[in-house]
Amino acid sequence: MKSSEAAQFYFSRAADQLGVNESMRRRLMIPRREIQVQVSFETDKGEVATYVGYRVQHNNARGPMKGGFRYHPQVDLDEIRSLAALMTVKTAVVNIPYGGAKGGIAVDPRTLSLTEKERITRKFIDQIHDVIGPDIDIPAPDMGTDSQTMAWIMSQYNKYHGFNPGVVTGKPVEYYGIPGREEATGRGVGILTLKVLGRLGRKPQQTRVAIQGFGNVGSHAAKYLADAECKVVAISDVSGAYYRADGLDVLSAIRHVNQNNNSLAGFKEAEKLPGDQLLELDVDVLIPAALGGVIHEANVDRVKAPIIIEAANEPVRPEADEILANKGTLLLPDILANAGGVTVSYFEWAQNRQFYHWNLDRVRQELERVMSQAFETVWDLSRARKVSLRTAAFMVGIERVAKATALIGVA
Ligand SMILES: NC(=O)C1=CN([C@@H]2O[C@H](COP(=O)(O)OP(=O)(O)OC[C@H]3O[C@@H](n4cnc5c(N)ncnc54)[C@H](O)[C@@H]3O)[C@@H](O)[C@H]2O)C=CC1
Ligand SMILES: O=C(O)CCC(=O)C(=O)O
Repeated sequence: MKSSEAAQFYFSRAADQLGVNESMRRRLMIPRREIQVQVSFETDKGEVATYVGYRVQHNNARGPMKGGFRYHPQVDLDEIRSLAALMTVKTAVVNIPYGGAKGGIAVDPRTLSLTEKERITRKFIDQIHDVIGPDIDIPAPDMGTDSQTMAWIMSQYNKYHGFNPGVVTGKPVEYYGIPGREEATGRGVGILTLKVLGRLGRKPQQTRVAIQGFGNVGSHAAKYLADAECKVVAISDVSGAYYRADGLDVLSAIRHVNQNNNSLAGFKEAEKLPGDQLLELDVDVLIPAALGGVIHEANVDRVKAPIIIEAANEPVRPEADEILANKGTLLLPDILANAGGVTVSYFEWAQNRQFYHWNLDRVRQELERVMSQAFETVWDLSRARKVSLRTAAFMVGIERVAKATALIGVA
């Protein structure tokens, strides 16, 4: 099943439960616009390098389209299309006034110097500046991009359209960003992991957690859960997995990464395991926080964790999702689990438009409120309708988007 077919599969399952008619299904599934552009820039050696950039604008029934930019060699139109559709449902699940979009460039950012990353980003914005904007489509960080990338996007957009910080979120705090956006996705994952543990009557102190990916999302989720006294026994990144049965010192791992070119390589306070083994550890909670599709038909039988929190987008293939559901694994889906990032992006965007600031305490408090409310709604629906949390989350999101679409009519 292709990536976009996976999103369609979950969508159809929830639409069946809701009794959504065929005409509405087509309106909700077909993206509004798909953009593919050539991005050429001059490398540090003075050569011209050419890559492909994408932006898929999926749906704007509930507001401007919203979603991250990903820089990764595996980016392609099908993946971006699927991630854009997920954003439409995600923003509806947490009930913030947006539609969904996603974009990216098929490039390995580790092969670019800082100045090359700036040039490729500015060239990408040159190609798409007229189809994004604070009332149209608002990019944000995703894999391989960060607050610095967002600052370049704002600056390049402003060259064409005048000063407008609300065109992009996830910016540096010193440049119209908001305190707490960087930690927001991982923090939201942590908040909801504790909620799940609470519902199951499990104590954080007796919970062993493994986290795949130690970038923005994985490292902040690890910190939040370690602060809550969970035992984070395994973490990983592209360099491999690191395991300590008694629990790792997460702050020490973060320090190591900060001093080591963003890599866990050489982290000595843990036993090194082959990367994929992390997914198969005998832990209570598994948090995939890196790539999509990492739990699939071939390895799902070896996944032992009874609880999976999808911090990454689409980490579980639909075939594996079915098998996990049949063996009783509790899975908190991406469109709810990792919605903390877009939620704080919304706070940033709203404040950019008012030139008004919230402090970190207020951001954290509001994040917890929005995430908790979405969690309660999805959890209760899942119990009432005897469907998985994924199906319940899709039902909540699709119902809200369908309602807005019906109210708009055919404009
Ligand atoms: N940054 C954000 O606010 C949001 C991110 N997400 C999703 O979370 C996931 C991670 O995103 P970020 O943390 O922002 O990316 P990032 O680029 O900051 O970090 C990615 C991490 O994954 C690791 N990684 C890559 N391939 C791996 C592999 N094969 N095995 C183990 N680790 C591997 C990298 O080494 C790095 O530690 C993505 O799926 C993204 O779509 C979802 C919502 C918001
Ligand atoms: O913060 C945002 O607007 C987008 C975050 C994102 O790309 C995601 O939730 O997958």
